[in-house]
Amino acid sequence: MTNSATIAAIATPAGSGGIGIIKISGKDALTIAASVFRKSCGRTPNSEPRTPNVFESHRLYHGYVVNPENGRVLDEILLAVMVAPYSYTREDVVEIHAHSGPAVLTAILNLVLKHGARLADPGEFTKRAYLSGRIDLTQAEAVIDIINAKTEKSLDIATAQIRGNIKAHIESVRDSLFHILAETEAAIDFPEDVEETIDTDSAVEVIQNQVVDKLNKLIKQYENAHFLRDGLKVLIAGRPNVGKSSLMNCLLRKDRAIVTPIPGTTRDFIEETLNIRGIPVTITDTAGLHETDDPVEILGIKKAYEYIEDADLILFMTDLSQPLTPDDHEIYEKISHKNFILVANKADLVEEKFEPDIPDAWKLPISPELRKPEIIKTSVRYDRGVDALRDLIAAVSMGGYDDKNTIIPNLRHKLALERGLQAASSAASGIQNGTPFELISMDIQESLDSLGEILGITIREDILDQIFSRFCIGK
Ligand SMILES: Nc1nc2c(c(=O)[nH]1)N(C=O)[C@@H](CNc1ccc(C(=O)N[C@@H](CCC(=O)O)C(=O)O)cc1)CN2
Ligand SMILES: Nc1nc2c(ncn2[C@@H]2O[C@H](COP(=O)(O)OP(=O)(O)OP(=O)(O)O)[C@@H](O)[C@H]2O)c(=O)[nH]1
Ligand SMILES: [Mg+2]
Repeated sequence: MTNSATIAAIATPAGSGGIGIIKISGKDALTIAASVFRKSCGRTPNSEPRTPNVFESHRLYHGYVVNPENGRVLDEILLAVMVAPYSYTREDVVEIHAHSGPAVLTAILNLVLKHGARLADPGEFTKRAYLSGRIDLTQAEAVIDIINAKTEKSLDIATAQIRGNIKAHIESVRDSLFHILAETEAAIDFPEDVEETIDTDSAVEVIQNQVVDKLNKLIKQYENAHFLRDGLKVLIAGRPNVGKSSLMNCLLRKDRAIVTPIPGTTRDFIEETLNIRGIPVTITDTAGLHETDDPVEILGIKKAYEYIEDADLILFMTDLSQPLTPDDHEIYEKISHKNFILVANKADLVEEKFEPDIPDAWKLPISPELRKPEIIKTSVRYDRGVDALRDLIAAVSMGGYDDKNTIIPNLRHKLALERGLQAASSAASGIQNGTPFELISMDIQESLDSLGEILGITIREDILDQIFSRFCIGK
């Protein structure tokens, strides 16, 4: 790390704001700061340059950024100094806290670059924090998740991850594997003492309890709850004119989609993100699904059916004021294999007590503990029943989620967990079947490597680049 370049970038978002920060990290950070910084001296920055020869770590200096070539003052600033290794990157870090505006920040950055820094790549500060060993890969990924988090729940997951919860779990599983590996290696080295070096029953038990079960649990938690980090894909489907676009607008609390009494109003997809009870949701309004000869509608309907496959939850909308039609039945056939909620709309047009004739298969199973209704009756036009629908969307999707468990692997983790699980299971059955210890040892090693990938212990350079390329510059 010590001989890598000194990097610099604007760390705050583009545009005007309160303050903007330029970050510098690397062995020349302090020298560069000394060249362009003048400590304040009364109100005249360039009369008497009082740049400290030695910056004290973790201090904030008030002063000016001055171009030493011509004495031009670029801005009045605060300078933060963090001397290695007590910094984000474990290198010398200097932050210039300036006024925020595109011109002033670019001018300061250019001056810093002229004095020997190079522009940082996206995510390069965090990559250095990872390469220096200050954080593992799951913690680096959590930095992006924090930046991208749109709801409080997503943020909770990311902050738990940055504090190392996934890291701790994976490390404990790996410890168990190392233990078994040591025993199998001993059994390989001293085949005559196998009885003494390895107790096969207890080895199988350890793999089952300490590895297989724990990995299965993490994979399940991904499946049950990854929507909390990646977003829940909700699709509104139904025949024309039942009120799909009206529902979309009502959930968004704004007039986003065009609503008219004319069936076939929505032709294309309308996708928006919103927060439903803390769940980040991507909601899609689609063209009304029905038999038609209209070529534009046919295209929209074809796309809607493709979208159904991709959705996590379907809001299947019908019109309470009319009997079910063949189109409704056709739609049911297309969505019945997915998670769906029946939303019976236009309740204002029928008596309060009206019981619609809806097939049982279209209803949600009653679950007393969640007090889930079987269907939702709405009058979207008058914003009735929509709040209950929000509750039901949350209840249905959070069904498998354990609230106390904020460990939610991402897709990359899950794929590595699956590989680790497979290798560990193969080791366990190998031990039971008397497979040679050489092969068992290879399985355990493979499991260790797959889990090590999650933490970034064993990982390919291209995967690292892929992860850090998701960052913005200055992070
Ligand atoms: N101004 C500023 N704010 C920021 C950051 C930053 O780099 N600069 N961060 C950037 O993401 C985040 C905070 N994360 C940080 C994590 C570790 C260290 C750090 O210096 N760690 C050292 C020393 C710890 C100590 O002295 O207590 C270490 O762990 O060795 C700094 C920031 C969010 N806010
Ligand atoms: N009475 C009543 N009318 C409603 C309700 N919801 C929507 N409507 C009306 O039904 C008509 C159709 O609404 P839209 O939201 O455009 O229906 P859609 O399902 O998106 O229709 P397409 O895009 O054509 O498939 C509009 O005139 C709405 O004002 C409701 O709860 N009650
Ligand atoms: Mg519509």
